[in-house]
Amino acid sequence: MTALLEIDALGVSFDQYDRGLRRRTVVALSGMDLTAHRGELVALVGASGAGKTLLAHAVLGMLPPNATETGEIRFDGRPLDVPARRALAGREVALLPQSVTFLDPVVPVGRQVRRSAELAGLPDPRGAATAALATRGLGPEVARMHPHQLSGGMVRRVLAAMAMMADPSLVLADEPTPGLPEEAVRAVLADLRRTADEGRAVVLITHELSGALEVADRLVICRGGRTVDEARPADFRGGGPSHPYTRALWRALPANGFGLPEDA
Ligand SMILES: Nc1ncnc2c1ncn2[C@@H]1O[C@H](COP(=O)(O)OP(=O)(O)OP(=O)(O)O)[C@@H](O)[C@H]1O
Ligand code: NI
Repeated sequence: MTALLEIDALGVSFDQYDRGLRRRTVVALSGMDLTAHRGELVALVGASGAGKTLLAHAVLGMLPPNATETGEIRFDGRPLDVPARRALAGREVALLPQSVTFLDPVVPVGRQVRRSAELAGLPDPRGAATAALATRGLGPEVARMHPHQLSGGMVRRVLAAMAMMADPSLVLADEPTPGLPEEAVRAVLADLRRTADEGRAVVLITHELSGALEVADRLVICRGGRTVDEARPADFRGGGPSHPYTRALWRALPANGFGLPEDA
């Protein structure tokens, strides 16, 4: 079956001008490969700066104007140019953003969720917003709150309500768990697993290998702007993964009793 999302040798570089107004090119991505099928949860794992967010932004057609892209992104077998990606974004393709700054600090939560429902073209945005919050255990009192009044876990649930509003078939979740208490981390990961089990393709962007190993069907490991390995959770049992970088990430897990790779 054709993968819903196919990213083939994605490269991204940025044109920058230094003080002498000399142009230089900074290569950020140089060979990212990733596929995700319907019903599948794929974890994109890599350290900070590896290029995970850029990959998500490329899929949504959100790269800044000074970015140059190479490679190909296909959706349901069809190559997507930037306008086609923007047409899918917020509808067929949803981003669960990395940052809470995605929410407007001065607008009540309910109104922001309603706005997503309007953008998704739903006939009753107000009702849809209330229902989306309610299914995530957030009542009308939360709708009246401002973002700073929410806990980290509640913010994630509000962002999820907004991202899922249009019933997307592909969900890109960018670092949805850092800073959350253990229980909230579990809830977010379980929610993403359920999202995939309902028939959507989910890409979980994370630098936390342990969480990825619990819920992912497949892991794509990236480093320095390129994909270096692909593995399944089963590959991490027994002697562990064979690729040296994946192995270093795995050995750094507290459960394995080893230090961070830098300490070695
Ligand atoms: N607009 C930009 N101009 C120049 N370089 C950029 C730009 N945006 C990102 N980069 C660079 O691209 C690289 C990848 O960034 P990206 O945000 O995708 O990393 P990441 O894997 O998401 O990291 P993190 O885990 O910290 O979120 C970084 O080295 C970053 O500095
Ligand atoms: Ni990021």
